[in-house]
Parts: sequence; structure tokens; C-alpha cells
Amino acid sequence: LEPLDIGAIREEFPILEREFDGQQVVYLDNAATTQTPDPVVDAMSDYYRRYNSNVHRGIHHLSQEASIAYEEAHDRVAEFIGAEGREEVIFTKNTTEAENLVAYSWGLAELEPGDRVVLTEMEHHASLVTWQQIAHQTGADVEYIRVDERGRLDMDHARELIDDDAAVVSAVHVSNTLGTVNPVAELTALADEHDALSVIDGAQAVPNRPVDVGEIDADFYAFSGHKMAGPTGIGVLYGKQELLEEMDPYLYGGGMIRKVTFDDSTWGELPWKFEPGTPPIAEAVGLAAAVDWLEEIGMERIQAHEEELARYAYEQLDAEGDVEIYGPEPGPDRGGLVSFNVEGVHAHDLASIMNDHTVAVRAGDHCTQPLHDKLGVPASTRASFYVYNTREEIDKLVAALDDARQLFA
Ligand SMILES: Cc1ncc(COP(=O)(O)O)c(CN[C@@H]2CONC2=O)c1O
Repeated sequence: LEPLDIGAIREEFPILEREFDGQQVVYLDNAATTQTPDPVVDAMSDYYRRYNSNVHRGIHHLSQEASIAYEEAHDRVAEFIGAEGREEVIFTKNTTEAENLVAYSWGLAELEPGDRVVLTEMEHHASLVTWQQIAHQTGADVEYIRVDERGRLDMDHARELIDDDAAVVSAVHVSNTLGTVNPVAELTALADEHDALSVIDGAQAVPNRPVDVGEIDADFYAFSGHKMAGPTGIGVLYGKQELLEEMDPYLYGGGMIRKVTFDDSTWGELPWKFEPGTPPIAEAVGLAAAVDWLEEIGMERIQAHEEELARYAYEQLDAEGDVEIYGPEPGPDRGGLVSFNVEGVHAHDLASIMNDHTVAVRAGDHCTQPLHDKLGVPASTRASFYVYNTREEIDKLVAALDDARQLFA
């Protein structure tokens, strides 16, 4: 694979030129949100400047243009992830709302006492808390597939839990804390064998690697625009059409109905049935532009670049001798991030020192508190990479560790 032209890529991100206290920002917090390239910003500005209008096919030129752009953004995303068509692509606010849509529209209607909701110990709160609460409301049980000491899923335990009592299997594709790349196709096949619904959280996968929902064969797959060089305020729930047709919406309003009377209402066609009210129109334009921008580079090249940076960061941090790194060895089982702790230094103190060096990392529980309890640490520091990051930026992160040791260790 041809290596990325980082220089040319970085020119599309003016934010990366910013300086604080005379030091150029080193942005290593991409698992939280990625930066937005000029073509995406320009596409959204162009929408607001030239064809802003409400959608749902108003009878005037501007609404027609906006409606077509909004509808076609669904087609673009469908093509990007290998969905059958726009009917299988629902725009939400973010991954969290996508997970909630499945839990409320399908879970509340289908789960019964004695059903098992199978999660993993590394789930993000977006799926963990959501399914946990829906299970409480329906009397279903929740079980968690164990994570082993190397941060990988215990697949023997998965096979034990995903039996005929399993009603849902909800798992993260790439862990935002460990970096672990989970065998999602295997998990969805197990779920399918036992007629359990499969829901995959792809927030850290779609932005960083090729994803084909047909190959994974999950019933639902969720991700966010802001983690893939797109805008905040838009996420995607992919769902198999036959399932979405059967499900009732859980958010009601205009745009999602077919017929409304004082007595009752009927629902519109897919995907609009699950998109009530005025949708994120500019964000959909931005998301489609982000998909174009990513595909221009190539998802395989992005994956290779991030794996190379994760390997480099892992090796540099491991060589320090007092750094505990969580998750698998570098390689195909690890995505483009490294979470770690420095002996004797609290993660929040470390991030603060990093910030003195204008290195932006994330410190905390990364919305995976149960996982941190299992790791036996209150927090971790996470460096996460994207298309515009370089080895030199990782060197700056490592160089700042000494300051932290002198101050806190
Ligand atoms: C694996 C995973 N699932 C779900 C979410 C929720 O996405 P939205 O916030 O777009 O709904 C995130 C966000 N990642 C968090 C956000 O900040 N830092 C993180 O690691 C995530 O990493």
C-alpha cells in the first residue's frame, strides 16, 4: 500500500497549525473526535450559503435541492458500508442514539423475563448502559463476555453465553479503550445460530478501516460522523431492512408518518420512519463529503497508517519500563489507539502535563467504567491516531513523560 502523503493531508486541517504557548498542537485524541478537513467544512458552508432549506420535498427549488442532498447522503453512506440501500441507513444524532433506537424500538417490544442480553466487558456506556437499563425494564438478564488479560474477548465464554436463551448480542467492533479489534463476524454468526439479534458498535471501526456490513452480517451496526472526519450531530444506524420494516418507531413527529388522524397514525417508509422532525441536513451533507474524502485516501491505507502508529506508540511506551499498556500486542488485533498508565502518575495529572506540552490526549474512563474497574485502575491515558498524525507527534508525547515523572512519580 502506498503510504499516506501526511503533508498534503495536514494542509486540509488548519486547526493542526494552531499553537498554544508557542508550541504547535499535537492532536492525539481522535477516538474522542476527529478533526474536520476543509472539503467537509466547505460542503456544509456551501449548503448553508446556497441551498439551505427544510427537507421532505417542499414545493420549491431550494427544498428540492436540500431534500435530494439529504436523501442522497443516505445512499452515499449505504454504499460506503455495503448496505443494500438508503432504506437500511437511518441518520441519528450519534452512535449513542443509534444504540438507543435499537434498544427502545426492538428491545422494549421483544425482550422478556428470562431472555439474555449478551454484552462484553469492554462495551462503551452507549451500549452497556442502554441495554442494561432496557434489560431492567423488561426483566431480561445481562451477561458480559469476559475480556482476558491481553484485552481480547474470551470466545469460549462467548460461545457459552450465546445459546438459545440469548436474545441480543451487542458488542463493540473496536474498543475505544483497549484498541482491541473484536471478531464481530464470528459473534454475529453465533447470535444468528441462536436466533439472537446482533448489534455492533462501529464507532471506532468505520472511521478507521474498511467495514462491510454484508460481510459482518450484523442485524444492526452503529457509528458517528464526528469520528470519521465528519461533523458532530449526525450518526448512523445501519439495520437489516426486514427488521426495520417490522419495528415501530420510538420517536414520533412530522416526517415519519404516512397518515395521522385524531385516533391514530400510520408510519412512513424507510428510512424516514425513524427520522422524526427536521433532521441534521447540513451534517448529512458534511457526512457525505467526509465519506468522499476518506474514500479518496482509501480505508485500507488509513487502517495501515493507524496500525503503524499504534505499533510505534506501543513500542516507544513499552520501552520506558514504567508504563502499563492495556490491550493486545500491536498488529491486526489492535486499532489505532493506545491506553496506558505511568507508574505513580494519575492519568489526569499525566494529561495535564501533556497539555503543558500541547499534546492532546484523553484521560479518564473513556465511558468504559466497568472495564476500568476490572483493570483495577480509576482511569487511563489514551493516545488515539488518525490520518494526519505522525511518528514525530508520538515522540513528543513520550518526551513529555519525564516531566510527569519528575513532578508526580
Ligand atoms: C466505541 C464507542 N462507542 C460509542 C461511542 C459514542 O459515540 P457518540 O459520542 O458519537 O455517541 C464512542 C465515543 N467515544 C468516546 C467519546 O469521547 N471519547 C471516547 O472514547 C465510542 O468510542
